[in-house]
Amino acid sequence: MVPVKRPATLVTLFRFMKWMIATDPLRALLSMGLNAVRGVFPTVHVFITARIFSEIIHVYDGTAGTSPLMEWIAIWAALTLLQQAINPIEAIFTEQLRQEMEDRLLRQLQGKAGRLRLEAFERADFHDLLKRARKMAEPGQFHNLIMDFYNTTTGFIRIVSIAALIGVWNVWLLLAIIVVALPDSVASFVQAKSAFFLKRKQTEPERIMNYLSRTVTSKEAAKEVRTFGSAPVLIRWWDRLYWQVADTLYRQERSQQSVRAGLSALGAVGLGAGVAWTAWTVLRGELSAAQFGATLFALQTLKDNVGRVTGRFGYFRDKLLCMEDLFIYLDLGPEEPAGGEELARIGDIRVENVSYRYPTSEKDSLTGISFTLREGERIALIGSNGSGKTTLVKVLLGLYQPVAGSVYYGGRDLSRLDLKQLRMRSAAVFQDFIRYAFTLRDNVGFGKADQAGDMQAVQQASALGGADEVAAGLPSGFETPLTRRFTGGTDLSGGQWQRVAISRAFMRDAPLVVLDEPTAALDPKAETDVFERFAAMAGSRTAILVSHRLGMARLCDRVMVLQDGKLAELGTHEELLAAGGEYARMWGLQSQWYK
Ligand SMILES: Nc1ncnc2c1ncn2[C@@H]1O[C@H](COP(=O)(O)OP(=O)(O)OP(=O)(O)O)[C@@H](O)[C@H]1O
Repeated sequence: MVPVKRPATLVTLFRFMKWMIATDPLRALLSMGLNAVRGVFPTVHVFITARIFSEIIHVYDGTAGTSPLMEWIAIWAALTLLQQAINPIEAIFTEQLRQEMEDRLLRQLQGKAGRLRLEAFERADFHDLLKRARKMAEPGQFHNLIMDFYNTTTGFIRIVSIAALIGVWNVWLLLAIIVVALPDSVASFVQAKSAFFLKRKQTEPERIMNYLSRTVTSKEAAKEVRTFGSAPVLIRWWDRLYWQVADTLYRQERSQQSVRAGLSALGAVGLGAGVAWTAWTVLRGELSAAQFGATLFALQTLKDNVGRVTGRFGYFRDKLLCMEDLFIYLDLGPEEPAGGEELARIGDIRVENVSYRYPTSEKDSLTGISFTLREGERIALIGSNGSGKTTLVKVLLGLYQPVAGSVYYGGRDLSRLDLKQLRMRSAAVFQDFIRYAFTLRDNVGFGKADQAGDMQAVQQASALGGADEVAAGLPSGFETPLTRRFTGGTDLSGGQWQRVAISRAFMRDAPLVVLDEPTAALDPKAETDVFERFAAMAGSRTAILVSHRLGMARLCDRVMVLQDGKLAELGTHEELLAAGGEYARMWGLQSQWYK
């Protein structure tokens, strides 16, 4: 899914510039234009300096008056003033542009994650790409990218214009400089690319290292890590990976620096030879003393700029390749379709011969499942661990696309429906629901984002889901942050969190409700409460309840039993007990504990 072939760096550079201009055309063009002007300033300075030298010599040997000299000095002063004036203006435009671009980029990055099909998140190469793409979102990265872009392009303009000036004075000298400077520049270009790809290969080990480090330091893992004494082992693994990555990068740095040192020395020797040769042309009377002085000045400026630009270009190229990852990420598909057929009501849910296989799996997790869930019906989904209950629920909600078969809502194919409308008409509590590090009010309110701040709606949902009792025990009630990471915050027990998650689902008056193991962490009283609320749901609501507690299944209109990804049984509690199949066996097993 993540493309193996990457675009050429030049393509990315043009895309980056196009993207920059699209963000804010006026500021982008002004900022680029002012930077280009800054690029030619040193060459104009060298040229004027040469003219000043020349006029001084004319005044000295009496072949001209002082007026031309004074004119060139005035031009030099005006140019210096202009340069000083442009710098702050350019800096202001560039900073505004940077902020707009950063904001746009982060919005695109996050928006994309929300649009991609969920299957993308199942793949390791996707997570590698995402980690690299998110690098651009780290503080300072984007600022550095723009600075490196301008430093490289301005430096490049500087080099080309000074080289052109030297070429006008002495074309052989220019050719000699190109021959000497080229290997170093090409080496830097090639090395930056190979350094990037080597670093890129370290993405997965780095993700493992981050995971290990988080496990050792996170609050969630602390108790288990201590109880089992696993910290030393995890730290040892982390350390081994750290040195594996560090050693690879060190060896590459060492070999690249040796090559560069050799090429730089060659460049210095070449420059020395160029100077000696220029001096020789002066002695032969082919070049004036003023031009010699100016050529030396131009040579030094050129050398400084080549060194600076090759260094900067290395950084810029590195960032540009990160930007390339970001563009690859933004181009990724498939996305969930926007729009589609309208879904005015949920209707009967018909599942026809549905199979599903996870992208990285060798085997189907669901095979040939067919059934119809009538509108307003409550169905219990039962089955042993790994039998496919959660997968089926995700396929029904359009989160995963079946590899075969179809799901119909009120006779309409789910694959053609407007998923936004389905989401508006459904509510789900998953086993691994999100525990937002925000207030209790937000944690419940996020069940209906546009009403998250509506306290009355939050209180109503909390009364239904049981979060009202949680609020009563908190220091600032609904305004208490549910995390110890922030001041005044607190944490909840597993059962209390579950009430919060259930209340969140109650925020929407959804005609389709999915509860995936909603009571696993609840105490018997709370569990009974949820059962009763579930049972009392309006008859028009379709409900799917995934549970290992068969007592709960009794409250449902029908029970569906999954076995190894296949539909094994479907019927009422009584029918399935009478059939004496898997459900009857499980019921017998569970009820014996209560005898
Ligand atoms: N992300 C995944 N990638 C590959 N295989 C998966 C993934 N998630 C689940 N599976 C596999 O799909 C099958 C069904 O898993 P699923 O989570 O739907 O079972 P379940 O009935 O909900 O289990 P449980 O009762 O333990 O929650 C299992 O064999 C599981 O290993």
